[in-house]
Parts: sequence; C-alpha cells; structure tokens
Amino acid sequence: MTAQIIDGKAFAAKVRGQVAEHVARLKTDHGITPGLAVVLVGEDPASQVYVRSKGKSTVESGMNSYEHKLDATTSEADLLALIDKLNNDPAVHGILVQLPLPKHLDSDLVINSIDPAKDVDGFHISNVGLLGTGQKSMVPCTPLGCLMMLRDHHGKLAGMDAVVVGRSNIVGKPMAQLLLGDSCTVTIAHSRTKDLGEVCRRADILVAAVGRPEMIPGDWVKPGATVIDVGINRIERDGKTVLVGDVDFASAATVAGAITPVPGGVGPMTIACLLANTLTACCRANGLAEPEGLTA
Ligand SMILES: Nc1nc2c(c(=O)[nH]1)N[C@@H](CN(C=O)c1ccc(C(=O)N[C@@H](CCC(=O)O)C(=O)O)cc1)CN2
Repeated sequence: MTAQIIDGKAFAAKVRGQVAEHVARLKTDHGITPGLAVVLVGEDPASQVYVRSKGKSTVESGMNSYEHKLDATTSEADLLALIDKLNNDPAVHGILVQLPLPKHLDSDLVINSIDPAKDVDGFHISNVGLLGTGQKSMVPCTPLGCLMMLRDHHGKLAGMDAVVVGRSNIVGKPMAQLLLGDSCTVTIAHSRTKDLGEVCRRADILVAAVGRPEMIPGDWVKPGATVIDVGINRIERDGKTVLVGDVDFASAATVAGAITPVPGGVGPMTIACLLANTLTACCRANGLAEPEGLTA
C-alpha cells in the first residue's frame, strides 16, 4: 500500500485564505483590524526564521503585525513590563512569546503573564484548564493544525483509536485533549512506554511528537492508519543537513493509509492556525461570531 500524502502546505494556504477573507469582512463591516504582537528574545536562528515568517503571514492576511525583538540579556522584569503593555493595548488581539526563551527567563511565569484572552499560543494555564475541561479556550496552534487536517481527511473522528507519542505541554497533551474532544479513544505514549511498537500498532490515528528523528518505523504502523508527524529534526545525511520527522517516512508510507510529510506537513499549519487564533481572539474581544471551521 502507498499512503496518501496529506499536503499541509496546501491545506495551510487554504486556511490562510479563509482567515484573509474573514479579516477583510471584519474591516469593511466593523472597521476592525486584528493585531498580533510577537515577542522574540535573543538571536536563536530558527526562532528568527519562524518570527519573520509569522510577521509576513500576518501582514499578508490583512492583520496588523507588531514585532518586538529584545536582546538576549533582557531581564524578566523588562519582558513582563512589555507583556503588560501589550495586554492593555486594544489594538493587540493576540500575543505570542517565541519559544524557547533564554535560560535565565522563566517560561511558565512569562507565558502566564499574558492575558489568556490574547494568548494565541494557548499555552496559558487558564487555556490549558479550559481545554482540559472541554470549555471554550485558545488552542495551541500545532495540535489545532493536526486536528484540522484529521477532520478534513476523515470527516468525523468519533470512535477511532488514537495514539499520541509524546507528552509535551505544547503538542502531546493538548493533542490528546483535542482528540478526546472529538470522541477518539486516546492513548498518550512516550519514550518510557512499554512495548511502544505494540501500542502504536493499535492506532487508527498515530500522532508522532517525540522529537527523535525517524524513531517510528513502518512496522509500528497499523495498515491503513493515518500518520501525523509533528517532528522537525535536522540531521546530517550523505554530507548534507536534511529535515526529517519522528516517523521513518519511507517505511511508514508503504503501510499507512495517509501520512503527513516533513517538511510540508504539520509545520506550515502551525503558522496558519496562529493567524486563525488571532482572528478568533479578535472576534471574541469584539463580541462577534467566531470564524467557522477555524477553531476546535
Ligand atoms: N511560541 C511558540 N514557540 C514555538 C512554537 C509555537 O507554536 N509557539 N512552535 C515551534 C516553532 N514554530 C513556530 O513558532 C514553527 C515550527 C515549524 C514551522 C514550519 O513551517 N516548518 C516547516 C519546515 C521549516 C524549516 O525548513 O525549518 C515544515 O515543517 O514544513 C513553522 C513554525 C517552536 N517554538
């Protein structure tokens, strides 16, 4: 069997187009322009690329982008003061602090200082609690993107066996909550799970988010399963740096029914969902109906 490739790049372009249409309507009907503030501390090269891409996509969708680039030595007090200013700025509907932060800064403290209504990353403890209890929240972008692709591919997910490999706060745990919300039977597995291959082979939906290059081989995949690969790992191969996922794509694609590639799968959906979340936050702030199909 050769798996269908789930094209995240094309799907993300579609989502970005839907966001842009909503933004245009918000402007003409209500005179409102959503605004996203992105805060980058330090010069991590990958983070710089992601932040640049976020700013560009925000402007392309018709929203206002506010970039705050701070020195790597910025104190916690100064960062918290900036977040407080953004929390109180009515032109800013979404706030995102790019991770990872430099080691001297307490990420939990920083994230939890963001107004939960503007927390477009969905990392604030209030949003984590709301998602966990099935209430309206801001949903982390990467798992939201995975959910959108799964719903698009399968329609309803109810009753499917889903295995999420990885238990991070950013992907694994919220992904499991979202799948549970769609009535899947969910297992969260991780590097210390016994008989991990056996557990993975039960999955109709297998989400790999462990951060280990090509850790999941094709013989861990149930024939016909849908494989969502969240991993973005840079490795050396044949003298070149290449990007690979957490799944061994070549072997998994011969067994799976559908699979996301790396690059071009889950990654592009992260930024598309950030735009969708910013739009959602803006609609909520103004008491307007939320954009359909762009939330969990
Ligand atoms: N505050 C946050 N920090 C981080 C997040 C996040 O969601 N919020 N996620 C990641 C980085 N990230 C966005 O910030 C991100 C990662 C990857 C991609 C992407 O499109 N990847 C491409 C490959 C790009 C490449 O060549 O490197 C793909 O998979 O096709 C977008 C956004 C950590 N920090």
